[in-house]
Amino acid sequence: MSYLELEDVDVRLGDTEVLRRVSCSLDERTIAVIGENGSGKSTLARLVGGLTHATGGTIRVLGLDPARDATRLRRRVAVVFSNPDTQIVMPTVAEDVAFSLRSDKLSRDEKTRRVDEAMHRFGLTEVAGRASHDLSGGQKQLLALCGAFVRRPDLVIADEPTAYLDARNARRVADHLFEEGRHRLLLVTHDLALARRCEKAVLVQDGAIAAVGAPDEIIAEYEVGLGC
Ligand SMILES: Nc1ncnc2c1ncn2[C@@H]1O[C@H](COP(=O)(O)OP(=O)(O)OP(=O)(O)O)[C@@H](O)[C@H]1O
Repeated sequence: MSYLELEDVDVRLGDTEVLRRVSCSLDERTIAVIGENGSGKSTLARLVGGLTHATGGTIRVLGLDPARDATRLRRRVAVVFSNPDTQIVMPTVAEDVAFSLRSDKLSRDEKTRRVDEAMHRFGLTEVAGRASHDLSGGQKQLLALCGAFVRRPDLVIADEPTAYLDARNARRVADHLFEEGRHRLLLVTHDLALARRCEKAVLVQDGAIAAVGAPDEIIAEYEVGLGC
C-alpha cells in the first residue's frame, strides 16, 4: 500500500463541495500539489494532515485513517501553513520549538539538545529568547518550520512554506524540505521551480485531481491551461 491512498474522496465545507471524487495512490518521497487559486490544494493538504475530514470515500495516510487514528497520525505528520501566526503558541522562540516535543517521551536533556539543534538549522539560535510574536513574517515562518522538523515526522505537509521568505531563507528552507532523510514531503506550492524538485506532481483543478505525473509534464499541462 502507498503511504497516500485516496479513493473517491469528497470534502464538503458548509454548502461548498470543495473536493470531489478525489482518487490517487502516491508513494513518491516528495510530491508537489499545484493548481490555480481556489482549486482545492490547501483543502487536500488539510485532509491528508487530518485537519479536515472527508465527507465521502476512503483515505489512508501512512496506512492510517485520519478520522479514526487522528492521535497516531498527529504523532507522525507535521503540517506547516503559509500563515505561521496560526501555529505559534508559546511566548518565546525556544519555548515554542520545545512545545512541539511536549508529548514525546524524551529526556529533558534530549529535548534540549533537539531544540538547540533545530534552532541552529533554521537560523533561530540568535533569537531563541525573543518574543515569538515580535518576529518578522519570515522569521515566524522559519519558527513554524522548525517546530515541525524538531519532531522528526515521517511526513511533512507544507502549504506555501516559502511564502514570506527572502531568497536566502527560501533556499535554506527548500534544502531542509528536500533533504535526504526519513521524512516524506507533500508540498503545496505556486513556486513551480520548487514543484519541479519533487519526484511527482499532482494538478488540482476545480476540486478534482486533473493529472498526476512527472513534474515537468504536469507543470507543462498546467501552464497550457493557464495560457502561459
Ligand atoms: N471552510 C470553508 N468553507 C467553505 N468554503 C471553503 C472553506 N475553505 C475553503 N473553501 C473554498 O474551497 C475552495 C478551495 O480552497 P483552497 O484553500 O483549498 O484552495 P487553494 O487551491 O489552496 O487556493 P490558493 O492557491 O488560493 O491558496 C475555495 O473556493 C474556497 O473558497
